[in-house]
Amino acid sequence: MHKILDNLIRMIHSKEMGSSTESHGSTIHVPLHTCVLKSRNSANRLFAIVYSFAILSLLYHHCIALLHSFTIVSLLILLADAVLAFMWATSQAFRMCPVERRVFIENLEHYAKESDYPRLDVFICTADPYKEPPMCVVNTALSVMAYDYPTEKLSVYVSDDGGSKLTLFAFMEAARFATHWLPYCKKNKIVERCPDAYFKSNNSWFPETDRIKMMYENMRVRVENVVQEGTISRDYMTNEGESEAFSRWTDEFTPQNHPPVVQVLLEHSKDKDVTGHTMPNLVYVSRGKSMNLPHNFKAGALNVLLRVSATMTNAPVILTLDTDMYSNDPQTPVRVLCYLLDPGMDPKLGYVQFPQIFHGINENDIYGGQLKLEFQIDASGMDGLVGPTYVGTGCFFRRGVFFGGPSETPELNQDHLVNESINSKEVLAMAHHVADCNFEKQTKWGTEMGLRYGSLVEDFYTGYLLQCKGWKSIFCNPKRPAFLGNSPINLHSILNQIMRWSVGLLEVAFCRYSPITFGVKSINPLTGLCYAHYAFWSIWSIPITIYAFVPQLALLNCASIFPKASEPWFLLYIFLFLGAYGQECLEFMLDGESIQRWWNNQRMWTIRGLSSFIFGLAEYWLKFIGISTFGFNVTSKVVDEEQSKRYNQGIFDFGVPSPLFLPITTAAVINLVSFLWGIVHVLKQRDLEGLFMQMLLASFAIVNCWPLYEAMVLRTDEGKMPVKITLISITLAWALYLVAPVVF
Ligand SMILES: O=c1ccn([C@@H]2O[C@H](COP(=O)(O)OP(=O)(O)O[C@H]3O[C@H](CO)[C@@H](O)[C@H](O)[C@H]3O)[C@@H](O)[C@H]2O)c(=O)[nH]1
Ligand SMILES: [Mn+2]
Repeated sequence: MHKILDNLIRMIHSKEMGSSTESHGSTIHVPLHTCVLKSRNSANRLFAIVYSFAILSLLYHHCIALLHSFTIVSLLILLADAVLAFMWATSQAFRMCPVERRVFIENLEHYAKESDYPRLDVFICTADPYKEPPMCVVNTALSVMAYDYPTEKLSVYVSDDGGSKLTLFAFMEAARFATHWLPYCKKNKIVERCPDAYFKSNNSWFPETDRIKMMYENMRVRVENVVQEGTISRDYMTNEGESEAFSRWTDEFTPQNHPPVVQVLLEHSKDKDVTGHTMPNLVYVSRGKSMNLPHNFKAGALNVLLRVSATMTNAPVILTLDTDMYSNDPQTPVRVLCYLLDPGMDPKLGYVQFPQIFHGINENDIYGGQLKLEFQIDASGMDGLVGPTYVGTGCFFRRGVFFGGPSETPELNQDHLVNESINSKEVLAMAHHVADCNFEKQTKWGTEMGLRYGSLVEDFYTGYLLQCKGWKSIFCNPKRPAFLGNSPINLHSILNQIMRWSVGLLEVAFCRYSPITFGVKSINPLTGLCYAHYAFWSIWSIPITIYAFVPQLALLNCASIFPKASEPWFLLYIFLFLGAYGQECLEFMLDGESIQRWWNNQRMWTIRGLSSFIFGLAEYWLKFIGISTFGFNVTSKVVDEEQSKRYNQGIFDFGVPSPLFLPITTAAVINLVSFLWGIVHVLKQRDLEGLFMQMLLASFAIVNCWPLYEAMVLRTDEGKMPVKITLISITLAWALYLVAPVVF
């Protein structure tokens, strides 16, 4: 087994990529980067062998039992365990050869001079000035404009899907503030270049700090006032050019229906900062939209930026960012160059992905918002194969990956050189043309070019299809996070977000290129399994739901459905349970997380299984048969003071009467009642053996549900469980109790 795997992995690496560069170039002996296998590989593989035997024997046991006496319950348990086995098997692909990389920025000078650095186009998406406050995206833009990178090679493009002049106004203000902020950061070698984060942390103070802070505050107040008023009064406009720009927002202009707006706010060849140095380009883009044409959400927005930037700067390297993902390290692009400029690098390297890391996560991460397993542990597992998938933000691409063959529009060709000013009439006309909503009609955009359409998780889908085409990627996870973003701080937002992901992932699971059929062949079997694991992410809900209800309802009916505590099969169950939980716990601890964080993460896994995943599955099928038109519901980045207070105290926030909460609360009720009933039964009958496992399961669920009981009965604050939900769930639990005897 060990050998087969090694061979497989060697095959995957037939073209050695990303190892140390020492062997390349005869004179240079300093590495740009190294890549080593994590030491846990062998243990993982050994454990996988033992565990798979255990799973096989359990499935065998189930089949025998089923042949013996066919009941709905044994069928359900078999189904649950089969799904668990599938998810376990696919998850092993991440554990076969996780790697760790290091980058040596200090060695880059041996390979390239600053003048050799490639140009870099940064894309930032925003979609709604009320859910994503303009100051948030302004901060993100300022943090990347201040990168330690030659300014004449840097351009920042902002996509405003909200089509809002408020956002444009915020960026006009930002362009002015940037002429002070950039020299300030560079002169004082500031590391924290997102102004908001900088002023919030107690950083070192310089003579001009107070003045800069004052300017920042002035800008913030102006922008927030304008957003609150919803319009820009004349007093806020500083020159004719600005009022002319706003004049494009005519009465017919709505966020869903309007012509494209491309506005150059800073141009490096003209604009200087206050110390006389050049500024990077800053361009505002609001793509044209029409009610009658699909806009394909974020994928559509990024494709417009790909084209607009092609007509203006056409940089060979592209960084995509979300509104809230600000740069936390000015050296990041140079770090990426250590891979891109390595002469020995595989020419098929398509992108370098940084993990999504979030600021403001509470101490014990009650909502598992860090997504440690998904964004970090599993990503380093894929990195050992052909590389991680794209996660939508914090990713540096080679422009070439998005432009399949040569384009019919000459301005969109990769080697098209832009010599004219980006503010010239011709360039602007072309930029507006490619940002129009009709441009993509009858083109290969979204199918063979650009970000791919057809899934609500355009990032996962695009990364997957790029890898199917043979592109490889690298996972770069430096000690100091390269980017930091917002994570929702109430349960409802988190569950909604994960539900949207579930729908999008199912769209990948059942598309023509399903990872389970196409991916395993065209990339490699292990990577195919990794993609399948996430594509089918929401089927976790099947075993979780079955295990949350069936054994407990059986308990209430005195039906024993698991082996007795004295039977050997019982030990098998215990081994399977402890093995899976133990391995994940160990992984968390080895990655420097606390045991509480792991605990909360596993709780969120059940909560997701009983809410987002169930509803995601349902939503996907409704969408599939054409009943629902579930779209990209943007996650709000507005922070409510009270909510934030509760979050920091580690208190769960339910608040809204959402159906998403119903399965969880119903399960909480059923588990509590069945456990209490079980205790009574055991005391009366003195027979624990047969029901022991069911009691164990119920008690485990109760411990997990503790915050729910508090929210349902003990709390009085705004974040408690709405009474309506509690009442409905009690009724549902009662109904389940009444119908259960039919089955047992
Ligand atoms: O029609 C749309 C919808 C969204 N966005 C932007 O997409 C980004 C992500 O939206 P958000 O609401 O924050 O969604 P999340 O679920 O937090 O995003 C995760 O999941 C998305 C879908 O997989 C990825 O695109 C993101 O990069 C990833 O962070 C934001 O910058 C939005 O402004 C648009 O530009 N246009
Ligand atoms: Mn987000």
